[in-house]
Amino acid sequence: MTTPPAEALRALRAQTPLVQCITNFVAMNFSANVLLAAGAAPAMIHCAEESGDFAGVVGALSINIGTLSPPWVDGMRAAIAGAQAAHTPWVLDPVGHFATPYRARVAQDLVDLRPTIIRGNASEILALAGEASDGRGVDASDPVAAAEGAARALAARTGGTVAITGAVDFVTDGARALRIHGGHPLMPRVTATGCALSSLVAAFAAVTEDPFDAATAALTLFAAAGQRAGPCAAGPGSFAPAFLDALYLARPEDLDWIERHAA
Ligand SMILES: Nc1ncnc2c1ncn2[C@@H]1O[C@H](COP(=O)(O)OP(=O)(O)O)[C@@H](O)[C@H]1O
Ligand SMILES: Cc1ncsc1CCOP(=O)(O)O
Ligand SMILES: [Mg+2]
Repeated sequence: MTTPPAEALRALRAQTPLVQCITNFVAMNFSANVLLAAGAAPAMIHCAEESGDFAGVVGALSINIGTLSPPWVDGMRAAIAGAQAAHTPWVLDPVGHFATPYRARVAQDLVDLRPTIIRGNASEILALAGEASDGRGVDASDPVAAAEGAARALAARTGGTVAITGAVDFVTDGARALRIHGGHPLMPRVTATGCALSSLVAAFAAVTEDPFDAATAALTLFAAAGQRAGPCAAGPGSFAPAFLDALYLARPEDLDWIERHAA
């Protein structure tokens, strides 16, 4: 690892990277708040008339297919072209892509554009690699361990980094792989937590050389913040603000205490 998570968080806070998020209607507000709390600058700019131009000036781009429609796909494609022309990293969150044939097709087309990083839950990563999954909607129905081979296969196919999240997260770039512990069981009980994480992965990709380090840093910060916020919350309603506070209060050295193991 060239940039440890603590150093990546220092860089994020020092540089406040501008992150373009083309995300779903559910996740927009929470994702923007997560980026602001962590120390990045979000901008939700999605229409095809401007998304490509904006992608040329941001630090990173986050693409999320949660609430798809054809005009939004046009905006995504324009933004990805703009990012690629500027050598800007981009992240794909393939939210519930297996739910319908349209969504699955769009997800596979976006994978073919070789995202710098893909971040999804275990059901999404299994299905994206063409393996059987128990997924129905946007939440995971499979354990992370069952999807590790799928993540490695996707990393080989795209040449990028792939992260699977769940009780224990997994990240690989095909050559290296890590498991990251921490977090809290209330995290999947707040909608758009994973979507917001994907945008935070993009924020870290803007300030680190290596996409594997960027994904690791974002997952580690979420693990630390979830672990801190969980005991302060009575349930999902009070967890969400406590989690934003924990992202804001996280010190770089706190990330050194999150358990990570080579896989
Ligand atoms: N049971 C759990 N225990 C601890 N952390 C979890 C658990 N489930 C999910 N998380 C964390 O919640 C965040 C969102 O992951 P996940 O729920 O898998 O995404 P999605 O919302 O896309 O399904 C990640 O940081 C992940 O580590
Ligand atoms: C509920 C829902 N429906 C379409 S997108 C979305 C949000 C999914 O968020 P996450 O993938 O972070 O759970
Ligand atoms: Mg998700």
